[in-house]
Amino acid sequence: MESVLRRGGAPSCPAPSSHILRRSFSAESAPERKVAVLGAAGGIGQPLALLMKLNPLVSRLALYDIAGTPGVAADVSHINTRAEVKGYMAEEQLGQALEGSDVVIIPAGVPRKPGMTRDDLFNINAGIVKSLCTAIAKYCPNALVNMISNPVNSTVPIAAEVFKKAGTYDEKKLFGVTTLDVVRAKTFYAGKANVPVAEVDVPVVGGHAGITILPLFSQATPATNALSEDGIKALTKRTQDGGTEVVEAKAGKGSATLSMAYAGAIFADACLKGLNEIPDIVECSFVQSSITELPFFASKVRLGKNGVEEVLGLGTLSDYEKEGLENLKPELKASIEKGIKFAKEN
Ligand SMILES: NC(=O)C1=CN([C@@H]2O[C@H](COP(=O)(O)OP(=O)(O)OC[C@H]3O[C@@H](n4cnc5c(N)ncnc54)[C@H](O)[C@@H]3O)[C@@H](O)[C@H]2O)C=CC1
Ligand SMILES: O=C([O-])CC(=O)C(=O)O
Repeated sequence: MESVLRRGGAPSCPAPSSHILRRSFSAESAPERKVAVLGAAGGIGQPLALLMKLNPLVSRLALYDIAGTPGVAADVSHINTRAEVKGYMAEEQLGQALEGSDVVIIPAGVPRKPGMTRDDLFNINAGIVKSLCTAIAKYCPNALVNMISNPVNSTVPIAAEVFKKAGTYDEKKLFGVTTLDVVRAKTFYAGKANVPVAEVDVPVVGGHAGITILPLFSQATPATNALSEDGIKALTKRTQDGGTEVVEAKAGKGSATLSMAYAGAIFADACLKGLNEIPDIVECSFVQSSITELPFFASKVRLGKNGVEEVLGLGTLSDYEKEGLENLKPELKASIEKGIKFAKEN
């Protein structure tokens, strides 16, 4: 996606007419790829199922949830695109849903209500993620896992521990989806810098909660002098609070679903392109990392046929960003350790 935006094109995903896709494969000649969505009947799951059905790189789409998937699958399956859609409901069908998957996307779990932090979701979502990852280790240990369920700063370390215990862990194949932070940073920056949003790129690093979300506006392109120091601080805060902005606007009816489905579809599309060996696919993601002293960190990642091909460094940071980086480390470290501890003890 980023490579598309750098060339000034419109987002390539999920529009089937993407010039990138046209250049590389027709829908018919693209390799067979199975994508599973776990939590497919939820607020994110349903529009994400729709967007994945529109993606010509997907040949099979498995929609799994504890309830409601027959209806979602029947509905989405009538769309006249390549992917063959099947719905799977309840735990006894989880294995079938996962078997043969190349990419597993996990938006299963409870969302926030006003006044809650993402960490307040830990008690419920940690167990859900643990049991789903146990099944992934059994039924599709080689799949790329796109973790959406919050708190991402903890659920990704939980997944890593589950896979380690099962002996299937491959750090190249586990991703925390932080694309929505990038989507927001791009939108908010374009509005303030008065540049065409389709041309904007902004890396967002760190984690996916509050101050752990660190947009690097000093590296934003196209560059602008339209932003004062205070303007950048305000943009940073809005990006960090983007999720809360939606939670409050929805007033008890959940958190971001439509923009998250869009972001999740962009990230899954990037994973599929990487698997299909399309060059120069770079997205920000929360992955195992050695670019800071923390074991997991979000930064730009180059995607390839095995998942992560390269974790890219942070580049040059402004003083404000350097300060933000130091400030986020204690919280991010604690969230990572909380996830690891949970997985080890449960
Ligand atoms: N990474 C990110 O940027 C974002 C993450 N999220 C997170 O995504 C998660 C889902 O959010 P929504 O879709 O709005 O929630 P939702 O409540 O609308 O949907 C969640 C779905 O998960 C299903 N589910 C629960 N337990 C399950 C299990 N064991 N196996 C399979 N499915 C199960 C539910 O039946 C439901 O259909 C939340 O944790 C939320 O915080 C939300 C927005 C952005
Ligand atoms: O804020 C939330 O709870 C959901 C989320 O992660 C986001 O929208 O970034």
